[in-house]
Amino acid sequence: MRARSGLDPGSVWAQRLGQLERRLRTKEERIVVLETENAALHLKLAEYQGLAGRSTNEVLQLYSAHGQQQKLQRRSVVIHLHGAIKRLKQDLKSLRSFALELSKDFQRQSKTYLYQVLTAVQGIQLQNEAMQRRFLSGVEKRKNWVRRLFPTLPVCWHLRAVLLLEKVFQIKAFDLEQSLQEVTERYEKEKQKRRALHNSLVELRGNIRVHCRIRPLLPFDTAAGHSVSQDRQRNSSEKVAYAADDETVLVKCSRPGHASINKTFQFERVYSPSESQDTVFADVAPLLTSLLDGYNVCIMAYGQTGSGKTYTMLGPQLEENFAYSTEDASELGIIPRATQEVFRLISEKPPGSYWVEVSVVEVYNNEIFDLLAKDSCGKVFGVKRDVVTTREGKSDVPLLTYETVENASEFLHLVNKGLQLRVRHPTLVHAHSSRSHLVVTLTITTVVSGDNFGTSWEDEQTSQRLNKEVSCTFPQKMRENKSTSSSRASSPAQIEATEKMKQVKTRLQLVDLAGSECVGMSGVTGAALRETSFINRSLSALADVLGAIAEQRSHVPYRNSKLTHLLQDSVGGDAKLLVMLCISPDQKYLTESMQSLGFGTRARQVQRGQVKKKSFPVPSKAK
Ligand SMILES: Nc1ncnc2c1ncn2[C@@H]1O[C@H](COP(=O)(O)OP(=O)(O)OP(=O)(O)O)[C@@H](O)[C@H]1O
Repeated sequence: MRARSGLDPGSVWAQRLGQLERRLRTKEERIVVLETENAALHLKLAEYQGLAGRSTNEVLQLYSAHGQQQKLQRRSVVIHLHGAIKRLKQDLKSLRSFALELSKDFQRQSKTYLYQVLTAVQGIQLQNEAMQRRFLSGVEKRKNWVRRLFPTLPVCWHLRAVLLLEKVFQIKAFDLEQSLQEVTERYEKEKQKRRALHNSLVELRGNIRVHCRIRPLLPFDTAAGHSVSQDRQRNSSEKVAYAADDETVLVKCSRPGHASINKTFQFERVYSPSESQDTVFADVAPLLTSLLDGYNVCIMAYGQTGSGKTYTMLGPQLEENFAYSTEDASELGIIPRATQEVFRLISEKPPGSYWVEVSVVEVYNNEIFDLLAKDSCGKVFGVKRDVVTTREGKSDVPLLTYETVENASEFLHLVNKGLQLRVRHPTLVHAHSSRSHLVVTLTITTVVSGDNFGTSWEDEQTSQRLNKEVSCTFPQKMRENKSTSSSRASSPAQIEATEKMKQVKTRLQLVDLAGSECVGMSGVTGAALRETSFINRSLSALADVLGAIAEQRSHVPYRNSKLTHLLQDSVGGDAKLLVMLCISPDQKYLTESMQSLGFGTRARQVQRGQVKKKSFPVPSKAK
């Protein structure tokens, strides 16, 4: 090999080895450099990891600080809200006590005023009497005096001088009479102011208004056979209940062998026997304005059998068919008058925006009967229905007949037809005693288009525009379709209408309760006795419901009777409720009258909270 290349193989290998050693050294150096770089990178990595760790901690700290801050903020908001609620409650409490104080103050003041006025009136009357006495004796004295002073004066001049003095006294008497009139006027004004304040207090508290009507003594009070109870039997009637003034009933309670005690009961209004149906209705009419303003209203007559409930609610009955007489308009009761008034008020509104439906129901022996339901021939006959509670917690009578009426006479015609089916039965107390509770309901639907809901509807121009819209879009068939039922909400006409319009329904319930009665007095037996027991039970269920509301119990036993279940919404605070207590003035019915007066007094104490107004749709202005 050396011979061919001329090189020593040992030196070639040495060279090769040297080369490899150099390359190895270079590599080793490179490794050292890379290791150094690696170490430096490791250091940097550790540094960044440290930094990242610190940042995470910081972030966590920040998170927890933020959470705490949020918690603190929430807590402070909650504390703030709690404080605000507490303050509001306190404000409400003080407002209530202020209102109570105000009413007490007002009652005190009115009592003082009343006392002052009465003393003034009495004083003036006494003065008048004394003056008259003095005047008469004075005339004589003056005549003598004139005679003595002017003995020479002719006798005809004596009289002239006396007449002159008389004139002076007449002027004085006239002055006194005028001041009496002024005082009386002031008293009347104060009374009106007090009544207005009392009414607003009643509104605020949601109190039940109670009016009491004392009927006159009637021939049947003394008629033989009308009093059967041995100890109560009297040949002549004796009046024991009086209207002391227009807010006070005075009852003379006497028992044989005991001194008589006078008891007084205060109500929002007390009617004496001489007060007419006109006067009674005049006090009820403002509630009907509320009805069209969006409040539900319920007027209910309560009292002993024969005390004048049906007379007050409907008017005098016709003997032959139990309908009520419409011949003498001045004798009409609250139900026909209220309907006339509702239609009068509606006639002042834009035409077509309201419509009225009627239902007539009687609660007899704890069963509900639809008095407007018709058979296949179109004849009305009472069909049994049931009362249920809807998902919203309201009471409803499924399949109940509602008839659309367009004027008061249509309504009267319908109600009279229904009334002929009402159960009556002669008792010893009352020859045409109603044996069922009658509930006449007027549902008023207000139709307005637009999306905005407000609380009033007064803008005349928009009302007129609305009127056009309503008459264009409100299907005629809806009004032509006279007979409907509570399931009518799904009728195609209604669906079509509700898409374009809003409807608000308000309800006027007019209730003629069956009379509470003492079995001994009414002398009922058999089926009539069963009726009496149902009547008395349902009336005591009504008293229980009022008691539960008054005591603000969590459970109100509406379902204990069909009557209370049916009237649940009105009695429970959904409506302005007026109880018209009817009482007989006769001694014979003293126990029953006292029971009714007690019921009225308890009803007055019920505070149901302010009655809510249904919000009326207000048309949107810009379209
Ligand atoms: N204020 C009044 N003026 C004149 N008559 C009256 C008055 N109140 C009632 N009456 C008469 O008294 C009688 C009994 O009245 P009404 O039928 O209204 O009693 P009621 O309370 O409805 O009795 P019931 O509960 O038994 O049906 C009737 O003949 C009625 O005309």
